Amino acid sequence: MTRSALTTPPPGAAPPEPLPGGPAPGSPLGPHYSHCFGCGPKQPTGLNLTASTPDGVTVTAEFVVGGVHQGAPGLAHGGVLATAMDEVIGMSIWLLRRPYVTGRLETDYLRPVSVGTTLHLRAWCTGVSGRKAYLEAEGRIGAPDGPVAVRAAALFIEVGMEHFAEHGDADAFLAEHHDYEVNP
Ligand SMILES: CCCCCCCC/C=C\CCCCCCCC(=O)SCCNC(=O)CCNC(=O)[C@H](O)C(C)(C)COP(=O)(O)OP(=O)(O)OC[C@H]1O[C@@H](n2cnc3c(N)ncnc32)[C@H](O)[C@@H]1OP(=O)(O)O
Repeated sequence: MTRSALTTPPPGAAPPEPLPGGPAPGSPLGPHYSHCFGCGPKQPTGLNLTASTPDGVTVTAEFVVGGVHQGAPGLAHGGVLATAMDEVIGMSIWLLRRPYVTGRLETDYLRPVSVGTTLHLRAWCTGVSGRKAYLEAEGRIGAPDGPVAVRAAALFIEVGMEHFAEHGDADAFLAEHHDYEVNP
C-alpha cells in the first residue's frame, strides 16, 4: 500500500485491542443506518454490505459487484470500489465503539474487477491517536486469499453524536440512534 504520511499512524499510536463489551469474535456487525448507501438493508441501489468480525479487531464483508456498479462496460466503477473500502473501514466503529467519520481515504487499484465478482473485503485499524484512527482495507477477488484488487488507507476522525444530528437528518438520527457504549 502506498499510503501517505497523513494515513500513517504516528510513533506510539498502537492498534486497539478488542474492547471489553465489544462484539465477540465471529459476531455479525449490523448496519449503522438502515438507509446507508454502503450497508443499509433499506437502500436497494446501495452496496448492501453485511459485515462481521472474525476476531474483535478486524472487519470482513463480501461485496457482489452488480450491473448497477459498472464504470467501463462489465467492470466495476472505481468510485464504487472506494465506497466499499470506506464502508468496510467505517464498520470498525463497532469495534472502536465510538462514532467516527472519514477524514481522508486513499485508494490503490491493482486489478480490474468484473461484474459478477465477489470481492472479499477486510479492514483493520493500525493505530489510534487522540481523535484520529488510522485504518487500512483490501478487497480480494473471489476468495479471502484471492488476488488483491483494491487497497485503501484512511484517516477517520472521532466526532460527537451531535455531528450527525446537527449536519444530517436529526429525526432519522433519533429514530435509529446507536449508543456506542453498548453492543450494536
Ligand atoms: C441519520 C441517522 C444516523 C444514525 C447513526 C448515527 C451514528 C453513525 C455513526 C457513525 C457513522 C459511520 C459512517 C460510516 C460511513 C463511512 C464513513 C463516511 O463516509 S463518513 C462521511 C464522509 N466524511 C465526512 O462527511 C466528514 C466531513 N468532515 C468533517 O466533518 C470535519 O472535517 C471533521 C469532523 C473530519 C474534522 O473536523 P473538526 O473540526 O472536528 O476537527 P479538525 O480540527 O478539523 O480535525 C481534527 C484533526 O484531524 C486532522 N484532519 C482532519 N481532516 C483531515 C484530513 N482530511 N487529512 C489529514 N488530517 C485531517 C486535523 O488536521 C486535526 O489534526 P490535529 O488534531 O490538528 O493534529
